[in-house]
Amino acid sequence: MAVICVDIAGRPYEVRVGAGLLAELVPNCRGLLRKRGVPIVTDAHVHAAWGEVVERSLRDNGHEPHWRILPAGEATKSWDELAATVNWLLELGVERGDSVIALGGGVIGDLTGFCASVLKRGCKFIQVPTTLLAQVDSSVGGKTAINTPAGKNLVGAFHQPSLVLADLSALDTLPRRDLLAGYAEVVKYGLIDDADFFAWCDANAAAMIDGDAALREYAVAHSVASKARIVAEDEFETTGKRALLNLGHTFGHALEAETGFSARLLHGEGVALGMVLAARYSARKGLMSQASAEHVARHIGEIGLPASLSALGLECDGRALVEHMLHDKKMDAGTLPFLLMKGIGQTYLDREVSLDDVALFLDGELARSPA
Ligand SMILES: NC(=O)c1ccc[n+]([C@@H]2O[C@H](COP(=O)([O-])OP(=O)(O)OC[C@H]3O[C@@H](n4cnc5c(N)ncnc54)[C@H](O)[C@@H]3O)[C@@H](O)[C@H]2O)c1
Ligand SMILES: O=C(O)C(=O)C[C@@H](O)[C@H](O)[C@H](O)COP(=O)(O)O
Ligand SMILES: [Zn+2]
Repeated sequence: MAVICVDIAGRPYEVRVGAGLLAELVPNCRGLLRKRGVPIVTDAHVHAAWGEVVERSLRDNGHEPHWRILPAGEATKSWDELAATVNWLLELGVERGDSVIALGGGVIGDLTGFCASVLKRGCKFIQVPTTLLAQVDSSVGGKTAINTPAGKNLVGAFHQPSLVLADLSALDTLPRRDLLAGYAEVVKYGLIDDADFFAWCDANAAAMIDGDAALREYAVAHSVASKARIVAEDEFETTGKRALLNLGHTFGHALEAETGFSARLLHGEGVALGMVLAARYSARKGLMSQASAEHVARHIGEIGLPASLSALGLECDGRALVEHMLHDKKMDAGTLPFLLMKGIGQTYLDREVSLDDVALFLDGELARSPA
């Protein structure tokens, strides 16, 4: 098992990465479950696959699980589910010192974490991520949120978990499409500031996706360590450092909005395509070589993620996508800083990007024939 410490000032917590952690949930929670009743928020798919294993660990250790089983999918990150779940926690009598367990992917983690942040002005929560995406990204760092009609993650809070338990066995039941979507956030760490890790991804991603256990453990632990390092430096995204984790997201969130936050485009798929667009836009501006940008596009496409905007079949123009971007949380006094690349592993925040130029670039990408 790998243990990574997220060193947030004064409130450090552990991320444990290994196989079999769900079956040993209670011993791994190390005293955080202080009452007999334990609230667990999950979704229907995860409950079907792992509910029994978790229930057994709780009952064998003298606990009674209180399940809240939500519909799977992005639509669950909503005002309605937030209100209903907070009311449910209040009815259960959850106190500030109690821990709520978030068992699932990023949707469950983001919603449950947000509930925990507002319940009695903040109670504890434990992230038990069951998707690759949640294990390498969303369970770590304390961003929690719901979506609103205006856009993605527009209402939320920074609220760190007390513990993260990433059971690699959970990935065995994850559909391939969701594994691939999670991989986008893995390779993101290479593109941000770690060219050696991008080279590792080039060499090993296919075998990792196909199930090689050692490669999966390395990919998850390395990604968590990268995220922990960045978050420890800039917990609240104020210095520009944490914003690097948003590589591909300004494009990606706009595409998610344009496709109605539906299963047509998963978050990780939007990020993958967003990173290709960020690379190509960087090349268009002469920041990065065309060859490096196409290397990024090839890597994303060959693994099975979307690498072409025209292939999405959108019926909008570049301007419409830019309109979505105006809701981006990085907007600052009317300008939108963009994550661009000077090369693979050399991402930086560019404050001089013209949205008119981005719209023109997107028009070109919408018309480009898929490779
Ligand atoms: N807070 C953050 O820092 C952060 C970071 C990245 C992404 N996110 C958010 O995370 C969300 C995406 O997360 P996701 O990709 O995990 O999606 P998800 O939570 O929707 O899970 C994907 C699918 O896999 C199913 N599933 C989960 N675990 C399973 C398992 N072990 N076996 C079988 N099925 C399983 C789910 O039911 C769902 O159908 C988005 O809302 C995104 O905005 C947040
Ligand atoms: O943890 C972060 O910081 C990230 O940006 C990680 C992203 O992968 C994640 O999708 C995050 O929720 C996006 O943040 P947002 O602030 O753009 O909503
Ligand atoms: Zn993301």
